[in-house]
Amino acid sequence: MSEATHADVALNGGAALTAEQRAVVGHVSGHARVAAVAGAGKTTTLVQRVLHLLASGESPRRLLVLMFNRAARDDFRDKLARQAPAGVALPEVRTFHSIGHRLTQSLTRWGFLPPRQLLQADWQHERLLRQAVAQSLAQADAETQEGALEAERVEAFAQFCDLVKAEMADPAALFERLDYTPGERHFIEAFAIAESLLEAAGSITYADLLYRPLRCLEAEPEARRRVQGYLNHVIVDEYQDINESQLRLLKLLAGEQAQVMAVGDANQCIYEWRGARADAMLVRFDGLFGAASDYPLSYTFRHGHALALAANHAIRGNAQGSDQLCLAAPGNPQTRLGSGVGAAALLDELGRWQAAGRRHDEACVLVRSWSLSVSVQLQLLRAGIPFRLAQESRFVFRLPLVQALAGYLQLAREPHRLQDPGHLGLLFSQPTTFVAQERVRRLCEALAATQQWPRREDPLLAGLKPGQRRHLKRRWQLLCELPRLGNWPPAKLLAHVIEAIDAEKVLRRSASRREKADDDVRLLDVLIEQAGELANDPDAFIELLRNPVENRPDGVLISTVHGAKGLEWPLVMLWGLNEEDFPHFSRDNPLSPQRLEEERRLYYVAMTRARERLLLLHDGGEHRPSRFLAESAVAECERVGQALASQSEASVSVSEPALVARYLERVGCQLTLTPVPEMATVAPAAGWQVGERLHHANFGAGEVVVVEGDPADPVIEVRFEGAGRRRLIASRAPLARIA
Ligand SMILES: Nc1ncnc2c1ncn2[C@@H]1O[C@H](COP(=O)(O)OP(=O)(O)OP(=O)(O)O)[C@@H](O)[C@H]1O
Repeated sequence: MSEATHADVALNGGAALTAEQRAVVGHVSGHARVAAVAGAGKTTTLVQRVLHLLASGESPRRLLVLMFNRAARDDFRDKLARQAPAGVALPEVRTFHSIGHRLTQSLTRWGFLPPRQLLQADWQHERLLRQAVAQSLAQADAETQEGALEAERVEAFAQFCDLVKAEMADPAALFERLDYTPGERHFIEAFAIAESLLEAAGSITYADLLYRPLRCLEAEPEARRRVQGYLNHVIVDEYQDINESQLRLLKLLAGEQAQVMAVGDANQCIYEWRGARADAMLVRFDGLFGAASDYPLSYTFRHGHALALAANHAIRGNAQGSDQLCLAAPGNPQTRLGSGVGAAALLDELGRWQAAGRRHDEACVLVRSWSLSVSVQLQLLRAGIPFRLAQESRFVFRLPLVQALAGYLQLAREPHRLQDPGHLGLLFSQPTTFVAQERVRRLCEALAATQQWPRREDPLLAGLKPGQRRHLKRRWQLLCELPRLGNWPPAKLLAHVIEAIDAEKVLRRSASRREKADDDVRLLDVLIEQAGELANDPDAFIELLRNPVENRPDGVLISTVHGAKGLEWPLVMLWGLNEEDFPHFSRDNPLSPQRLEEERRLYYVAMTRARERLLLLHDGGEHRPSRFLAESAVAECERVGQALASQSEASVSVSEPALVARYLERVGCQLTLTPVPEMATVAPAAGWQVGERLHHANFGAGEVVVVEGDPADPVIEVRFEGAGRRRLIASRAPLARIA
């Protein structure tokens, strides 16, 4: 295809490929790396690349396109089929797992692998894992065994096994590298046992679809010989997030002959915890495949200048990553940026959205982790706004811990529940008492019938460790106390329950990963906060927690940032921008420089999901606003965006003039920029004077008009140039003094 023909390729809406896109399509020979910002029209470009190769005489059988997941694969297949001339044979578009599946079949047919069946049902897989855990702890005491067989910990073991396979790692080395607690040491041996059990049963897991053929191919030169040499071109999407086993499979399939085109964005690598490597695009590619031609796709077709600029500000704090600028293409919507505090700001935004004639299902609330969504869910429920969850099991009332906490409150209001064995069973199982379920069930039946704690020698308690007995008895004492506390406000009651059962300690002990423990503990905080907002009405709170709502297809979507990969919405509200929540860290789980960079990439992915409106929200609670808010200079970028849209001649003050100037030059626009006046890097909380000038990360420049309250921790009122008057707790706000 000639240059002129590429330029003429009509896209949806009659647009033509950009020069950068055309360069990718027409890449001549050798390996290629395509660095594509979010929303750069990768699919459009790669479809044209495939058509170009076919038109140049390449056989479709010698071409393979590898996509990250099934949804992306289906989208690519559809677009390719629609754009291809009628009757043209098309190449295969596959996911890594489907390639693995087919290789498994071939290797089995050729006799390199013994035949095995994929475990179809989850329960079969779970049963096998439980067996492996039990065998690995055969010598341990009953308490340890029972704790290790709790559903969550078996699930964590399942993830460990998958990760060993995804990373082609030695289980012991992986265990050391990742943040597992000493109570999980049995994972290493249990992995080996699970492998033997799978072999004996003639079964494989989903992860084996890649792991088994890959191990076979790496060990058997003859098997390798039979699968290599067929391909001339392999195109791989989302290259930044592929893991070690996928990478090795790619290397094997490509062999010495195929040209690899890796497409991705180093700044969007968000699956390090699943085996992806942040340096895959930039450093490791050369090591694996040799020299490559580099192509940028710098223009996004998703959002406007303000958001592109804010995203560029946000990601520049990362040392590891690409310094590619994300540029807004000329016809994009003029995305408006805003920031706010608390659920009221979120509800107001949705109200305005609806009043402007827009639909709820055009909006998405993104959270760093599911526990943060709980307050949003409860607020939307109270406000009667329909919503849906990307994972239905995350509905607040379906979380076992939430059901149990509602159950404790309910017992306080309805004492007869002390005679209900089912209700007692719920309260004895969440949070865990580290005792086997069957035994808890028998104990609850006896307690419901007798209302008495069994005597020391009672068979119901036989064989229990002193620690287990203590846990159980303390729980029963709390349950007997609750009916007397029925008039307490729900927040106080919840706090009392949580303290009496030592919930934080129990949750930390029972979770396999520190991050999971943080999430559970955060859930407790969020629930107490929410209970506090409902003041003195325990019944209303119980009812809210037990609300049988279902996903509403016409509702606002709530998703984690990971779940939003590759997606976009007209309105995106990013909730939970608080230090410790996003970036996520805690005392037990501190933020290493590497983890901070991964959190920042996750934030970058989150903000670049919006098309027309992005609202960044911190919850106004005890955690300070996230550093990412300040880093993305939202107010400044919004002002630059507005100045560009109105072609204003006035100067705009920005704190990173070099970055903004570089951006403007790249998009061919002009503005007069003035640097924000000299600022102290960090403003101390105290010592504010009326009349002082300051800079707020979100609201921009302003002047202090009132100082009141505790002089060591004052509340100040500020008149902002662009954001009106605001009252702020000085110690919690992202402020800098203007010298
Ligand atoms: N050169 C172009 N001019 C105008 N619009 C374009 C161009 N290239 C792509 N687009 C538009 O950008 C949008 C996203 O494109 P596409 O579906 O190809 O990208 P994607 O692969 O889904 O997105 P991403 O780049 O985020 O992975 C589509 O609406 C597409 O029509």
